[in-house]
Amino acid sequence: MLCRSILPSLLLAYGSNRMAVPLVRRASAQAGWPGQLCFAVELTGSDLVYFTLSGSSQCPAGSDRRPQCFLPAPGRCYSVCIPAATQKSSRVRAARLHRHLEQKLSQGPLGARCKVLGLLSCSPDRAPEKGFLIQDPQPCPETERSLEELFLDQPELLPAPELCVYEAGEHGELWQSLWALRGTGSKEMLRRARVLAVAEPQLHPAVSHLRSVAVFASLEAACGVLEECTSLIPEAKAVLDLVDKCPKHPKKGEFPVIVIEGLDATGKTTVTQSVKDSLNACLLRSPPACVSEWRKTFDDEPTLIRRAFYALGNYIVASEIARESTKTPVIVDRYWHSTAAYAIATEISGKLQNLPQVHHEVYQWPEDLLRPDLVLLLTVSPEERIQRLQGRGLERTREEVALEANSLFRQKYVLIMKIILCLSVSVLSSCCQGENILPVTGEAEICLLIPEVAG
Ligand SMILES: Nc1ncnc2c1ncn2[C@@H]1O[C@H](COP(=O)(O)OP(=O)(O)OP(=O)(O)O)[C@@H](O)[C@H]1O
Ligand SMILES: Nc1ccn([C@H]2C[C@H](O)[C@@H](COP(=O)(O)O)O2)c(=O)n1
Repeated sequence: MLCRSILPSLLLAYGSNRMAVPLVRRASAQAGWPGQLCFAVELTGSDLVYFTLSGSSQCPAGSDRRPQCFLPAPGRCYSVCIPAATQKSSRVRAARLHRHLEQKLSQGPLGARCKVLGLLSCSPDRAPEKGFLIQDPQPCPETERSLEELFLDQPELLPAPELCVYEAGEHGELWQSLWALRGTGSKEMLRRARVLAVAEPQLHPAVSHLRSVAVFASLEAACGVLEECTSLIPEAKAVLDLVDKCPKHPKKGEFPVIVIEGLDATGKTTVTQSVKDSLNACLLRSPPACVSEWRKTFDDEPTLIRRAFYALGNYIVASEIARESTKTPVIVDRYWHSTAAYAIATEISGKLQNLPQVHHEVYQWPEDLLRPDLVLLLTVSPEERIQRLQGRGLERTREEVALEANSLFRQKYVLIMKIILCLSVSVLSSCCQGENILPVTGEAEICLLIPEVAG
């Protein structure tokens, strides 16, 4: 099968980074840290650069080159990580803090002076921590001061905000100093470590936590996230109330349920409308109309919350599908496939090979979600898609803008979609069938995918 040959085997345990580990754990972690840390920095264009830290001034051959994410002199770099949530209840706050800092770092003179790259720090004993690598090409004391003020202003950066400063040593080697910021201008250096380049690991660091932050395996998992948000986002309570009103295990009726999937502007609205008319079917969409007024709110939230919202939208649609499919055929514009594909493609940066292995649990259909009978994946060439988008001129989500700019993202979306669909189908025919439904301009492909288990 296509996807099996494309995706390499991805296995490798990650090491320990204690950069933002609470102080109580620091002493013991420090004793064992050399060679066990792993940081991944996302360069513009989606390439990832990996580095580790060493307490020793000696370093293994080949590891002393400056990782590409660090600027040559006179440039100076800084980094900060959001501490991994130690309890489930703090993951929402950690995710929102990350989003808040991301916005702050891009604003004002700091944003104008510096370039901010995404950073992920990994440890075997906790979820990866998200953070930022801040590149200051023309080092200016104001940058460090602004960063300190910004991080001190975040009560959630407990027990004390920590800032890493990267500096070149006498022989051109790179050092990281970890500073605990104490307020009123005082700070304490916790350690100084050598920065060492490491080879790209086989497993992308975000893969291990996809299930807990982006692709939820059950209704309960997605509800758990929004329950933690109710005091911060009033709309979360409204969504949960709607979910509560849905039947617990909705079953499909005797009429067929057809899902139409595809990137934006591939023709979903046009095709769903046309199929609806020809089959005299009921047309539904995910997210459903009853939550669409809150979409903007959740689209502005970090991945954890946003994906939980879309996941719950699918469960609400499932109860609508169950009801309508007892009366007529049902056509659904997007469903869980889109929720998973957008989430995985966004979280897993870099090349296609970084995607989780074909049999990874993240591609598995949630056990408690009603399955469709048939899925159509619409694809068009990137050129045709852009032409259609321009012709339409509607407002697009940030994700959709990123999609347009990033052809790798689009390829990932289609590959993930095909993996999800291939894993759950018994019959696959992929061909140009556009003329049977509509006259097609440009290149178009429709994959007909019939799930193995319907019901
Ligand atoms: N088969 C087709 N041939 C040519 N143009 C088409 C075809 N299908 C749709 N279009 C045009 O492409 C544009 C996008 O179509 P449509 O709105 O159906 O896509 P969509 O997948 O629903 O997009 P979105 O998910 O962003 O709402 C529209 O202007 C539509 O008229
Ligand atoms: N079931 C769904 C439907 C939509 N999304 C997300 C993914 C994109 O950001 C955006 C696309 O929606 P559209 O332009 O088709 O309205 O919404 C999702 O995650 N799950």
